[in-house]
Amino acid sequence: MVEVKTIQFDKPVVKGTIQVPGDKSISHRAIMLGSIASGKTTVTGFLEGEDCLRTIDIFKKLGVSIEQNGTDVLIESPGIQDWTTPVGELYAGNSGTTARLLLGILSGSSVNSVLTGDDSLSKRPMKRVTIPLQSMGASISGNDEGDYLPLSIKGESLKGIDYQMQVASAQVKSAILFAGLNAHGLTVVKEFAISRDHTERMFKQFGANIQQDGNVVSLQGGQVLKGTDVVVPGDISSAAFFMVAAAMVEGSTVEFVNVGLNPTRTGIIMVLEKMGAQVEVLERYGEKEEPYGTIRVSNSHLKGISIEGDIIPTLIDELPIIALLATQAEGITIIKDAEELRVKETDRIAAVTNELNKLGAQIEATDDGMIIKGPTPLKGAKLKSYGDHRLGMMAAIAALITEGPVEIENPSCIAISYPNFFEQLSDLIKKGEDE
Ligand SMILES: O=C(O)C1=C[C@@H](OP(=O)(O)O)[C@@H](O)[C@H](O)C1
Ligand SMILES: C=C(OP(=O)(O)O)C(=O)O
Repeated sequence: MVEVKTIQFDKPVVKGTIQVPGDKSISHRAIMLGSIASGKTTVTGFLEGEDCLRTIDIFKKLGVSIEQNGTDVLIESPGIQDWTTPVGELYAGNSGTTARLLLGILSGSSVNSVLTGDDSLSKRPMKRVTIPLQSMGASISGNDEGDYLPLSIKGESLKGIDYQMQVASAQVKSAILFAGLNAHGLTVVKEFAISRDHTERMFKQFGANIQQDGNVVSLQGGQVLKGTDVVVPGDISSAAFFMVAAAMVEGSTVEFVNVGLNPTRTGIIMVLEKMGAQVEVLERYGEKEEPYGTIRVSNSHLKGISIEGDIIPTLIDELPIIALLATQAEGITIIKDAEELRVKETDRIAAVTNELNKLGAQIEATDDGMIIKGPTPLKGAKLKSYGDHRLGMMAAIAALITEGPVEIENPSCIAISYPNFFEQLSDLIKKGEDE
């Protein structure tokens, strides 16, 4: 039976201060690097989302001791050279980041393993990482020339690579950098548009020598990492749902504390400002490692804009919720150069267009994005999540402005990245009612 959650509000306003859960990309990398390094690593602010829990399970199977207690994690590892061959398959669940980064890590390890995933992940392309990894000497095999999970990986001695990226993807860049860490010689990755740089920043935190020069990242192989203490800021991609709620619902203001402000992730702030929402960055810390701070977003008149080019990788996961925002902006919003949306947990161009149009939105899907006409009043309807957490949250936030209830099919997928989403939504609405 399909699980359905019905959401209905009566003229809601969102108000208050929230701390969103830890950043998903940074949480994955903290577990990965803490497991590659030898010695003790602590992680605070870890995201207890299903994707990151899958990453922990995998490293436990490789012989790393990981104790997770809520958002605190203690890792004690013998180091990548002394991992043990896992019993059974390594299951990455729904998580593209887990699968792709692990392909890079496992290729240069000394263990043999089989990586699997759920139905959605088993349809997502892996060749983008297996091709560069194979040219570094990786031994990866599977169906369709290794394009899809399950994939078998035989740990090998790798050699460095000079690689020009074909897609703007931090997962591809990171997989190559992880492999490069355990390879002989120099690895160079050249991007055409800069994608999130959490891997590069965290390599430095673990004592690696890695150079970033504009779009070019390089590192010498054979570096040995040492355990350290990692603090994970709040996930701006999770905050984005309530930023959009605050920007779009009349009378609303929300303050986000301890939220990540890494410039490779803050495209959403630029978009909100350009559309006319009020956005203030109140505090900023941690420039050396991962920048974070406090932001306040308030509602005001919104206008349509064009979103394309180099900004796309800095807001790629926010495009579903930005599409909802655009339905409330005056004029046309054009999203281009975002063909990567077609290979996420679901085809997010098709899914966003289908679902928001059921509410009365006027969105036309294009090959690489969407054209959204606004403002359109939205009505209630039954929406599919497609098992995609970002689609599920988009549907819930839409319910703040629909005339009539929104029913969400399979809402539990939201726990993939934002386990306490509905609690935080209720808190903000309650604060709005109280004021
Ligand atoms: O490296 C990462 O942590 C991520 C990179 C992005 O994917 P791509 O690298 O496929 O663009 C993003 O969509 C994903 O949610 C997380
Ligand atoms: C695309 C996403 O994640 P992943 O690629 O790790 O599954 C996401 O979180 O929106």
